Amino acid sequence: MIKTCIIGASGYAGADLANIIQHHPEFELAALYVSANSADAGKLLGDIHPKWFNQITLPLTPIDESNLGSLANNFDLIFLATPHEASHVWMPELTSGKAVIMDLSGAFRIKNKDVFEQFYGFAHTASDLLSQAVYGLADWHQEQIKQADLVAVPGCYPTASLTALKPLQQNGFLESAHLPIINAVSGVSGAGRKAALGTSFTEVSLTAYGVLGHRHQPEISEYLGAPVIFTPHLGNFKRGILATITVKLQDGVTAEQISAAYESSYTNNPIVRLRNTWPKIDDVANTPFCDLFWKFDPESGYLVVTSAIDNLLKGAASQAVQCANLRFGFDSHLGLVASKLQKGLVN
Ligand SMILES: NC(=O)C1=CN([C@@H]2O[C@H](COP(=O)(O)OP(=O)(O)OC[C@H]3O[C@@H](n4cnc5c(N)ncnc54)[C@H](OP(=O)(O)O)[C@@H]3O)[C@@H](O)[C@H]2O)C=CC1
Ligand SMILES: CC(=O)N[C@@H](CCC(=O)OP(=O)(O)O)C(=O)O
Repeated sequence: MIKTCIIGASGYAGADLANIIQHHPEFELAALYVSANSADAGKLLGDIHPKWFNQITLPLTPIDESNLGSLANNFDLIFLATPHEASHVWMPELTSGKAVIMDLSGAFRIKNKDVFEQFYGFAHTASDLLSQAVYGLADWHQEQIKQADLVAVPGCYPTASLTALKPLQQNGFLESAHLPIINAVSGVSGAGRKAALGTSFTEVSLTAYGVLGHRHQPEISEYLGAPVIFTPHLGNFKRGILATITVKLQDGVTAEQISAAYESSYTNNPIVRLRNTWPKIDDVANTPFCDLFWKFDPESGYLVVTSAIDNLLKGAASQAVQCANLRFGFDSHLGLVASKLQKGLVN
């Protein structure tokens, strides 16, 4: 078994990750960590997330920030489900031993250091690690992920957006004079577990936020290879993302070519489901899937494609497990779906 720990395990993404790892046939859930002064230190994960009461009984251990190197040598695999700043500061030590690191934060996703000051509010100080990190878009970067010792697991909106757009971009269908327009709605769990006024029950009502300035815009553009307009929205539901994306295609592209592009990208992939109706959030919530459906207007050359994911699973925890599976030589979907033919979350 591959000895695994999760740092940031009390949070939403970390807890979902613990559930997947606990049921995984090859990864052993050996320890769970929270910050040194965590209010949840010493509690059992199943006590603070009672969905897993008596199911996940490991305690949440406060991390010893002065001895991170010991984690790097004690574990084969470390998942970081921590704030960007914590991942950034801890990474040099966590990468100093044998452990392979899957970082769910945004601290190592972007290659251009300047982006961090502008979009993340801190200056990046780990240039070498930034250049070594592999972007863990699991359905597209398999070969790089298999070799990586540090994987930067993509953000939730970029996962939904890139899964929809990459087949079009790879086939040269996108018309560069018109930017892809991405409108996406996320459930409130996207903002994490910490209490905040803007995400409290009585305050949340469907609204745009981060307009023309969200940190996922440079992430999507970098890995699409083209600028985009990205507008996130906060919705009054718990989990899931629905992204509706409008693109102008090159003259002459046909509906048949579009279908062929999506099918050749995802036909043998049990995680990305090419749907025959418009996906709903409820179809993917609590699953590791990304569901896609599109419609093309040959008159105007515009395509509308919808992408639906669970922000905490395909947008965070289950994609991190896809990356870990690839890195350790397993099928990408191991421990996530029962088989290539039977599509359902193993829970
Ligand atoms: N929520 C989502 O949809 C997605 C989240 N992500 C990323 O995954 C990471 C985790 O997100 P999420 O689970 O939502 O966040 P939460 O706020 O729910 O959880 C954060 C976790 O990190 C711990 N933590 C907080 N501050 C520190 C610190 N200074 N040092 C160490 N640990 C700390 C928290 O525990 P405690 O304070 O008790 O120590 C908690 O376990 C973030 O980087 C986020 O950006 C990525 C994709 C999607
Ligand atoms: C609803 C909501 O607040 N969502 C988060 C996205 C969470 C996520 O994917 O992202 P990172 O790992 O990049 O933080 C946001 O917009 O900041």
